[in-house]
Amino acid sequence: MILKIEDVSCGYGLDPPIVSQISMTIRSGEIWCVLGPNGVGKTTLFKSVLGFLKLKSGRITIDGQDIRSWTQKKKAQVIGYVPQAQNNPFPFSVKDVVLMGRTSYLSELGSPGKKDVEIAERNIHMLGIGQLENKKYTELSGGERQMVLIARALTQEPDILIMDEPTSNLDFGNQVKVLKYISDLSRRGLAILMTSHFPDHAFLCSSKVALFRQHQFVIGEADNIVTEANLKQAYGVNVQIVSGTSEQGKEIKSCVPLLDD
Ligand SMILES: Nc1ncnc2c1ncn2[C@@H]1O[C@H](COP(=O)(O)OP(=O)(O)OP(=O)(O)O)[C@@H](O)[C@H]1O
Repeated sequence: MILKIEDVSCGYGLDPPIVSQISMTIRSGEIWCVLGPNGVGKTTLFKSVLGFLKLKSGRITIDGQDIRSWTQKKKAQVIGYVPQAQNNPFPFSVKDVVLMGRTSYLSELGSPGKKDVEIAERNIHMLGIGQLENKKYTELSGGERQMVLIARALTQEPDILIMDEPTSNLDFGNQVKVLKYISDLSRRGLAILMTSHFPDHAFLCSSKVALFRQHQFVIGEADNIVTEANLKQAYGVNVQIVSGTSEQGKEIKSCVPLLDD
């Protein structure tokens, strides 16, 4: 599976584009981490890929097919989306929210069958949120909601997973767990496109990176893009990239912010 974002410009209404002429090719098994300061257009790009926003120019294809011609149902069977944790006004149970991931597989008046329930429960348990299954979504903490939304997207059994800040609201342990799931999912063949406010996440997932700077972006392997100079340009702060070797002999890298000028 190849998702191609070709020369895409996107934004809102008649206003000038927020993101201009971006091109990315995302293949099965790859993790792409989109980095950049607040308000630079990361979510806008994702909304455009998902078809929530009309492109101003360019095109988006999956295996050569322009996805503008796809129905929402077909798109939902191929692309799973984890939005930033939301408030849901309806007090659905966690199990029901996760089961909603099966909607695109049901007929118009159909209800989920045994297989749908099994898939939902498998994901609930894989993400370690079994104890929340019968709780109301509206009564969960922000981090718990985030885990439920990830389980719902996995229940779509997509080929591509688009995740908008999947680790926001999560405690340190759950952040690491989610990054590990993301790496596992990519090894199972999913293509993953995610945003993060932590450049370290790109190192941890050995990912490809699109780093947005105001009206510009740089794209490539994490090692080449997550550099002190690029981070300074994007975020206006000084950082030092430090590297070492883990106990298992793996090279590890991290961005350390420098608080002095
Ligand atoms: N519905 C909208 N109509 C008009 N402008 C919008 C709309 N939604 C967002 N914007 C503007 O688009 C720009 C990019 O917003 P976007 O949410 O894509 O940024 P982001 O990089 O995802 O930010 P963050 O890291 O803070 O989540 C911002 O200037 C924002 O004000």
